[in-house]
Amino acid sequence: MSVDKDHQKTIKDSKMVLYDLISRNITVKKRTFAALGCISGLANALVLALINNVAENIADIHRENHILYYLALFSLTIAIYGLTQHRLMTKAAKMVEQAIDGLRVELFECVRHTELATLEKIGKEKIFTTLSKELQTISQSAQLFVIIGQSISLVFFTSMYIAYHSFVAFIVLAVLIMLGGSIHRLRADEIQKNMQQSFESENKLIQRLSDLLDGFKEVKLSVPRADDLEYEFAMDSARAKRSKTKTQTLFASDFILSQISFFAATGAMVFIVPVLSHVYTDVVIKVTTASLFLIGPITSIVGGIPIFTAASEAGQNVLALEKELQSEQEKIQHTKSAHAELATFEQIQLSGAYYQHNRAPGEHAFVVGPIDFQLQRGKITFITGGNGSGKTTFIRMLTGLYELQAGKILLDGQQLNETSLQGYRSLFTAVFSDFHLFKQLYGIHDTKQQEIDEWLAFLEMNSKVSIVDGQFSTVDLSSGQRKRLALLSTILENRPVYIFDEWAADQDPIFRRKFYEQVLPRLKARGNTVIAITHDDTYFHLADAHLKMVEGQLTDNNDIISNGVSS
Ligand SMILES: Nc1ncnc2c1ncn2[C@@H]1O[C@H](COP(=O)(O)OP(=O)(O)OP(=O)(O)O)[C@@H](O)[C@H]1O
Repeated sequence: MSVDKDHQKTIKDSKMVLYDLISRNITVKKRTFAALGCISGLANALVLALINNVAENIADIHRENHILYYLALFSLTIAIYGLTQHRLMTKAAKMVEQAIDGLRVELFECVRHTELATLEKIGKEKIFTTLSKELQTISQSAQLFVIIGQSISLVFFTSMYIAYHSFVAFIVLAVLIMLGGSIHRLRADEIQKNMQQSFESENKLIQRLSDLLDGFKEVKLSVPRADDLEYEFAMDSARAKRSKTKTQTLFASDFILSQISFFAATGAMVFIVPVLSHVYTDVVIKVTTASLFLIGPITSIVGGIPIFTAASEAGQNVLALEKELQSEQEKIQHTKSAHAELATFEQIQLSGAYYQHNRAPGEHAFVVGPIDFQLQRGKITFITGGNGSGKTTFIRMLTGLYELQAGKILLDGQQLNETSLQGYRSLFTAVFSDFHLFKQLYGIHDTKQQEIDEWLAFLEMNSKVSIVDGQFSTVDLSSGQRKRLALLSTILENRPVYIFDEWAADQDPIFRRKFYEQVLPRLKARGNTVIAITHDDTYFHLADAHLKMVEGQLTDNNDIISNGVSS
């Protein structure tokens, strides 16, 4: 296929994207839409024909007392137009919103089922922009589809009316319309490129905004940081402005060119058509009026192109994100079909487990493994190690959050596969060092109020928080208190294995002691298994096993402890 054909295909594909997205979850009743569009366009063209006819024969109509008959016909035509147009618009809005509802949930589901590594690669901002702004852009274009469709139908019927009166006038009009259309097509590529650039700039803007909002305190404290951040934001904003202005300028010149072609077409009716063919004055008046009547629909079509193009671009971005997320599609099917939770296990074994992080070009890739490791039910394991030694990566490998690139996980001797992975993950509950505290206790049902109250009191949070209708009454608390609530959520989940990533780091000494000396033993007594990443050497003696991570390699640290040397 030639480059030019490829290019034409890309443009066509980008226009079809919206239709594909909309028709994916719902049946688009093409015939109903086409029929309603035709009736509405025809009724609109009939208004023109009636006016022309009455104006031409006004004296005869008055003499024969037919004015009321024409008035009734005129009113009927307008009523038909109004009703069909209203039906078309409400149907289109309903259809597009229904399609977006489906897409929104589908994308949410894709994100939910995607792997952590894929999510880290795509980035939060892109997902956020696509799920909010891009879907909204498509939604806003709903009425436009109808207006453009109906305008095309009106242009068609009016052209037929012109062709009926003068074929030459029709040909002149068709040539000028096609000329205007091809000018727009020539610029489609440039417009598309600029729109993609503004999408990327807007993603960056969201990233800077998150930096400002998430790091508000740090920004407030440092003027140079705030200045730099503002400078970068202004740069990205200027880039977005440039690509948006370029796009708008292209659209504006398209619009002006279309108006000029339109005026040229109307002028051609009086200057060129009479030269090319023998037409009577009344025909010239009719075709000129008809071509003037086209200004409305042609303006709607040309004016609607920017919104339609933006919606098509948004559709492309939705599809692109979906494709990135759906590289995991097969796994989604597996996870959907096998989400049964596992209630217990005897032994988890990692054999030759290996994971290498993605690396930026020219940078050294961090590797964890190969690791051989055994986790026995009901034991408390501590893991220590320096910053960046690979502890978190190892935990993600162990919990199935990172897919092993080599080696295997054996659950009670059975090797994990994609079908058993989700069940395996459900063995774990965790408070990560970058934990998120959910205000609503998603997925935690059937817990007795007495048990909740007892744990709240045990965690010394009963005077601050209560749980009402499955939600914490407040999460506006200190960071140590928020961590206690995250701990409470995991306790209420009651999963076989507990992961704590430096949980006690921001607790006061008294509660830190309570965590190691009471919480962990209580979990152990309940039959739970605990893995804690910790640097609290005072409590190392409480662990059944103590491992140390060094440069991505896991070693047994029990010998070091027994020799009285802490890590
Ligand atoms: N998302 C990521 N993408 C690429 N590389 C990463 C990513 N996360 C971590 N790494 C690399 O893996 C190394 C180990 O990170 P990891 O978070 O596992 O260490 P850690 O022992 O938990 O550190 P800390 O005690 O500081 O939390 C890091 O030095 C970094 O180079």
